[in-house]
Amino acid sequence: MKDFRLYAITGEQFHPNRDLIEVMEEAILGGVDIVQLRDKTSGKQELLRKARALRELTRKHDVTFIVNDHIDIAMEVDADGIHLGQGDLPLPEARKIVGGKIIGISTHALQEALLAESQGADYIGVGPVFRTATKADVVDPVSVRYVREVAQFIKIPFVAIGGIKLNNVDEVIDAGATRICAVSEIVGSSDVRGTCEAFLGKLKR
Ligand SMILES: Cc1ncc(COP(=O)(O)OP(=O)(O)O)c(N)n1
Ligand SMILES: Cc1nc(C(=O)O)sc1CCOP(=O)(O)O
Ligand SMILES: [Mg+2]
Repeated sequence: MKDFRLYAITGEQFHPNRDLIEVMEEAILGGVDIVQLRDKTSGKQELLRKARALRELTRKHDVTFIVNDHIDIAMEVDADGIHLGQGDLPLPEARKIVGGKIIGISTHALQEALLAESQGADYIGVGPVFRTATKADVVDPVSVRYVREVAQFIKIPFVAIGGIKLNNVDEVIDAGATRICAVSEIVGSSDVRGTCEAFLGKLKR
């Protein structure tokens, strides 16, 4: 997969008065390399509509597009990949369906990270680093200690996620993260583009 530094996930509850595509385009203009469609409430038809619109947007800007959870939607819109959690379809089975598309796997402990790496994940999510209200069924924060462990033992790309804000990202970078993912801090910002640029400024230092 193309390398990346800043990964933005959709979260429409954080911008109730703004259009999804407009917000994600601002994030892309701010330098986001990957956009993930994550939507826990829409039905399949609505999801498909959003996925098609985001696929068109990400193609226009040559940005990677990942669909969370729904392999069928990812295949239908020709997304670049899929993100799967520990409770989703196991990676080997997902690989049979998606072929060479990107597979990202959520991990919350080194054992999960090592397994995902050995099974051929293209990247892993590492979190939740801090407490977050964005994900209802999230596990307890893993802290920057887990980021440090992954930086030491895992060779595939990893992205830190969970409660990451402009005012705590330095801690995550100091622990060894070179790729950051955020939902609320990016899409809930009154200056989406500026927030992305500020994250990237910190990642480049
Ligand atoms: C980049 C990234 N990392 C982790 C997650 C969380 O995925 P999952 O554990 O499947 O939980 P849900 O997002 O489905 O609630 C993610 N989506 N993206
Ligand atoms: C979707 C998701 N997955 C997590 C994990 O740890 O796997 S934390 C999370 C929510 C991240 O949202 P915010 O940036 O608003 O805290
Ligand atoms: Mg999931």
